[in-house]
Amino acid sequence: MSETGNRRGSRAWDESDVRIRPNKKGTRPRTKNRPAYDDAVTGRVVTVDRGRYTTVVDEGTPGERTVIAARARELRRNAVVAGDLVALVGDLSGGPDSLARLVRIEERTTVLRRSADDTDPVERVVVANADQLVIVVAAANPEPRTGFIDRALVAAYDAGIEPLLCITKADLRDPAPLLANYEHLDLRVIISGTDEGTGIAATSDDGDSARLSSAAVDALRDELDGQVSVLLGHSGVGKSTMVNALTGSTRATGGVNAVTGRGRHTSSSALALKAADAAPGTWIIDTPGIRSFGLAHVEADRILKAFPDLEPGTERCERGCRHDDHAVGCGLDSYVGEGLAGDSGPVRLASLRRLLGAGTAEARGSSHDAKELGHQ
Ligand SMILES: Nc1nc2c(ncn2[C@@H]2O[C@H](COP(=O)(O)OP(=O)(O)OP(=O)(O)O)[C@@H](O)[C@H]2O)c(=O)[nH]1
Ligand SMILES: [Zn+2]
Repeated sequence: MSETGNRRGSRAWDESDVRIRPNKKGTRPRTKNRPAYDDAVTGRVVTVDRGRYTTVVDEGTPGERTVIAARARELRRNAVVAGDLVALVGDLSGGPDSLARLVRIEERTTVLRRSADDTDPVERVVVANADQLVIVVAAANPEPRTGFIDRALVAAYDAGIEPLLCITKADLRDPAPLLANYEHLDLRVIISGTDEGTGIAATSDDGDSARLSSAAVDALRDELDGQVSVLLGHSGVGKSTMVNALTGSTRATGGVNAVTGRGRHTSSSALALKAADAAPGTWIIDTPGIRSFGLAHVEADRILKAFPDLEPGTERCERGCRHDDHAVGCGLDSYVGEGLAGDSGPVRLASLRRLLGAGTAEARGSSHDAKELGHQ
């Protein structure tokens, strides 16, 4: 601060200007509870496997490297997930057999949660700091399910993550009827399919090849540029084919090795991949282990934010109205009925109720619905 800055009158600063904040919680000084680790560097967690955290440090510089780390004892109880930014100390060389110490998890901008299910009774954070959720569904084979899309949208809105709908296999069936369900949502959509002529040859993790429309791959690449994106979709929709087209490699043989320094990614935890020639900060996070999202505590208010044309109608509702299919006397019915939300009002309300219903299905304990969102 300059000599003239921030002075009261002509009085110079002295110790009495310094406020000491009472430390209500701890009896020991804060620095002892939480070492500052001034020499720590920041790493981005790309995957987690049996207590080892694969991170990338000095991202986007010539010194970019993979550093494997273990959690410091004081972080034992804190989950560290793909996408986390963490502070690392110790051996940061990234050399073979080197092991750094992960001493702090930086504040997360977003968290994507997975709900409890049969295989795991605890709700867990699966991905941190994602900017967008790419919901991948096939136009056909496997059949698209609006229930899956609706639930993923709820999860994205709830987490404050931008959704993006990617329809694959448009060569097999016109996706227009499916998209008609969403035309009133302010939702970005990318339509992909094969193009035998000028398509980009891409191989799935199972070794199948397809020539994906280069326009679609380019459009998706533009949307992903500079962002951390989570890809979510049922098995067989063409996720790995698309990821391999974007990353310019087959993960099973090369892509993962480049990032993790290990063999094929076998654990079920999320894995962050870099797109080839992408802007710094571009990451694609694949989520093989996510079977369902934690939608149990989704607040209706949050979903309503995506329906500004309907939201004023909720002023007619009783306090605590959930505005869903089961709500009695919901003001949205009369609001839309009187035409106040325009011609699209009824379709929009149906959309909203689908989303709200998706949010409550799990709260009602429907494990069938919970699984529908899954990978398998
Ligand atoms: N017709 C058509 N087939 C495609 C398209 N994209 C991928 N496929 C094929 O669909 C099949 C499944 O693709 P994958 O990429 O393995 O699907 P996935 O979502 O990664 O599935 P898992 O690896 O099981 O999670 C493969 O045979 C692909 O070649 C497409 O746009 N059109
Ligand atoms: Zn209502």
